[in-house]
Amino acid sequence: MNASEAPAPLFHFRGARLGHGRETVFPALDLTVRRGETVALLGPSGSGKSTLLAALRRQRETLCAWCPQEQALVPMLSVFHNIYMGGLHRFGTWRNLRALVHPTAAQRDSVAAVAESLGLAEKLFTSVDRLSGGQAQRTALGRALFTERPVLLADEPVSNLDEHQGLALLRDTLRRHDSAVVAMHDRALALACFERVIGLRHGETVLDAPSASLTLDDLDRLYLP
Ligand SMILES: Nc1ncnc2c1ncn2[C@@H]1O[C@H](COP(=O)(O)OP(=O)(O)OP(=O)(O)O)[C@@H](O)[C@H]1O
Repeated sequence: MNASEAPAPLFHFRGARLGHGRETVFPALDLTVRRGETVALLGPSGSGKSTLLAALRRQRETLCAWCPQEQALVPMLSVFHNIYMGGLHRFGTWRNLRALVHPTAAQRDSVAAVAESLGLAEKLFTSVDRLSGGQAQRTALGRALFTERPVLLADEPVSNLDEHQGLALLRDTLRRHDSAVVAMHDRALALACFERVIGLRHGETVLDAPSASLTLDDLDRLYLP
């Protein structure tokens, strides 16, 4: 494929400074992610993964299903309500209020289908403060899925799940989006599920390669002191 045939950039930074207020995390970031790509973001704690994800979201907010690390679920509300909240933008205020207080069968079914795909069918009307860490994490993933947006941006979305469940849910979630950038620490999962791996260290991109060309040892080197 020559440059003129490549899909248009979905995200693009050229010499961008990214940070928090006056604190700079990336002094001069160069990065392009194209539509259709699935990208794993790896790097030691504090290397800038969450900072970069937030900046990607700001570039294309209306296209992005967002699954942040801190989850921000409403603990006193049920799995149903928390997942439904991912879709608030799709409907009008009145319909949303009714759905949250007294959902129709169709509204219940559409959320139940997402919950079921995440193994949460039994917990649909359990409040989030009564879930395990992994169940809460799956609820946050459900809320992102219910946005029905094509680009997944997720920050360690399966870190509380066991290896097998994490792999299955991540694969299923990626299948439901046409592009994705996902921050994670699990190197094997990154190689198994994503086409491209970007490695960060101290606010710099120190690795950017197709996952098929990488080994676990290559990724381990990102974490050396
Ligand atoms: N809200 C904030 N205000 C100020 N500085 C912040 C804020 N959030 C993160 N930082 C700083 O930005 C830098 C990068 O943090 P970031 O959360 O992006 O790293 P990370 O790679 O996602 O880490 P982790 O793997 O621990 O989640 C760190 O030095 C951190 O202290």
